[in-house]
Amino acid sequence: MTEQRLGLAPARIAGHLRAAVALAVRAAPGRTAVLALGTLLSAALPVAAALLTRAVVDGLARGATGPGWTGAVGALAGVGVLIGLGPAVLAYVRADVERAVALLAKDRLFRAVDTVVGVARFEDPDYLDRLMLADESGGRGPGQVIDSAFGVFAAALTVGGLVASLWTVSPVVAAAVLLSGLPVLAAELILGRQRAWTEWDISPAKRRELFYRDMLATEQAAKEVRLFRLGGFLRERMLRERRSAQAAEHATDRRAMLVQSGLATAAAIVAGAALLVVTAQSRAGAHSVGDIAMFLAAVLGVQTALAGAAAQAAKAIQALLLFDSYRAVLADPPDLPVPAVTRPAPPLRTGIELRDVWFRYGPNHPWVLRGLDLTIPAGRATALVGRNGCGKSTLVKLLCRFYDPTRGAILWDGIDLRELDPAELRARISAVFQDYVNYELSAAENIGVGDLPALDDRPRIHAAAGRAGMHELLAALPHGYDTMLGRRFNAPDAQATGMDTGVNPSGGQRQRIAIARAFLRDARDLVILDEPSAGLDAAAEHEVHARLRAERAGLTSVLISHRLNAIREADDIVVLADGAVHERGDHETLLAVGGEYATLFALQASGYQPAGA
Ligand SMILES: Nc1ncnc2c1ncn2[C@@H]1O[C@H](COP(=O)(O)OP(=O)(O)OP(=O)(O)O)[C@@H](O)[C@H]1O
Repeated sequence: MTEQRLGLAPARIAGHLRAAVALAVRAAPGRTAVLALGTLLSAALPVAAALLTRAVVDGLARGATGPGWTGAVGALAGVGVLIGLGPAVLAYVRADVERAVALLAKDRLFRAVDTVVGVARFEDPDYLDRLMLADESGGRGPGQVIDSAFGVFAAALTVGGLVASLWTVSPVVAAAVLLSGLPVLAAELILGRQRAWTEWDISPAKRRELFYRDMLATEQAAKEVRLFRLGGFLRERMLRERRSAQAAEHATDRRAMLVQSGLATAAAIVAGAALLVVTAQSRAGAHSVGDIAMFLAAVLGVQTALAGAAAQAAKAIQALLLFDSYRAVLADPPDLPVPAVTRPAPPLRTGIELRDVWFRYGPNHPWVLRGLDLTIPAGRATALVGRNGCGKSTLVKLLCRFYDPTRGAILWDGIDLRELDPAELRARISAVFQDYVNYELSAAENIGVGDLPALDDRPRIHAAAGRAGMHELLAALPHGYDTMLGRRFNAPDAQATGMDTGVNPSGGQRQRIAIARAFLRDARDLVILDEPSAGLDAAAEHEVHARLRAERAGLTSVLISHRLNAIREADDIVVLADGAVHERGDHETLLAVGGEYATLFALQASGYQPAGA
């Protein structure tokens, strides 16, 4: 990844911690409090166990049998029960908090993604990598951050308590045991950071792996993959990405294993030496048997707690660094500038003017539009014509403000699009894009998403389908308009009915459904049809075009088609070439000029003549 790696400045970590705690408190206040209290309680238990062990063993040595001693035994047994129960109960609460946090985090993440105004961000690999990490870490990150932070705090309490108990036996030994644990802590912190970096570094490989996986296992690619025998090729590419990700993970794990085993050995040597010192001292009568018993419990406890703290700290660092991508996506600056106070997008009265528009998809991309001047008059049909790649669809994307012109301006009744609220602007537009979407939803929903308030308005949906010539066909499906369009998922009642009710519409039928979706958005000011007839048969094309003409009457429309016959009745035909308007006029005028349009039209018309005519 080209972007800077995640940072570890203390202020940033503190900020992430605050954000994670706030998220958990928001998502599950009661359960977070239970988790915090439970964690603290579980931290105190090993200390209590060590102290009670000393009391019980010393009592035994003294031959005590009174209520005090019996109480200590009972308390020790109780602590034992709590130590046994604690992990399972805490794990249950923790998982519950994590689920609640993951849900809220996902909601916030995709709300943030929804605020992206244009589409360029979805073509930026760095953003997509960050989004993938954010989605992954948003699911488990905040919960882990909280959990690990609590864990570190609890382990620190345990260590503090046990070291204090050890201190009463031998201050030197207590200090030695504590010091032997500190390198483990430092090493785990570094390892945690390295793990986070590894995840960061391998995210492009993971995304590519997902792409190959999709190619191998989705219906869209299945035909070509089989015909071209691409299975082995794609599988190898997928595994190559997996191997490279695994190699990075393996290197990190190996480093962790070496560091951890070295440090664990050192800690064990220190504990052994301490044991020698204390047993030697006790032979000299310096310590009671209870001291020795507590010492053993405390040394074990300190080492376990330190190892636990170290592991938790490593997890916390890793989770915090991944949480960084989550917060980065949430804090991303706007991709396209939108003023704090936007101007209302009025109904289109005069038209849209593209004034000296220059556009390229990025600084390293070639210019697509080069000083384009064009007026799209209100209430008229304007057709865009031109060779592949001349910028027709690009112009449409600029009209919807999916991108801003690199230079120049687009004016909606004289108002720069950049001054309008993008949502309001888009509410005034209806469109069938060249790469329209096939939703894996029911037939009714496939049309209804064109105008969400009408999602359940069956009469309107039926009418829109009828205008696109699809009503009879959709009504006759196994579950009518509730039939799933697509066979990737079973219908919700598939198991009960034993019927796989999803259907796969043909290409042309899908295109008509996209047209119906656009028809549902009637009463819009601007209708854009980018290649609306590409997949239609001749009869369907004629029918849809007749309807489109009727639909377009009085509306402002922009129509793109390579079938010049389909757009010959447009009020204005604009031929684009070299990023600018090359010719403009109605069909008759352009034929009379004898330029590019006339040439293309003659070429297409000749294809319909009988041979030799
Ligand atoms: N998202 C994008 N990122 C980078 N370049 C792009 C992008 N979309 C289109 N282009 C490039 O911009 C140029 C114009 O593409 P555009 O889709 O606007 O052409 P078009 O006139 O609609 O072509 P066609 O007739 O083939 O549909 C092409 O060179 C294309 O490669």
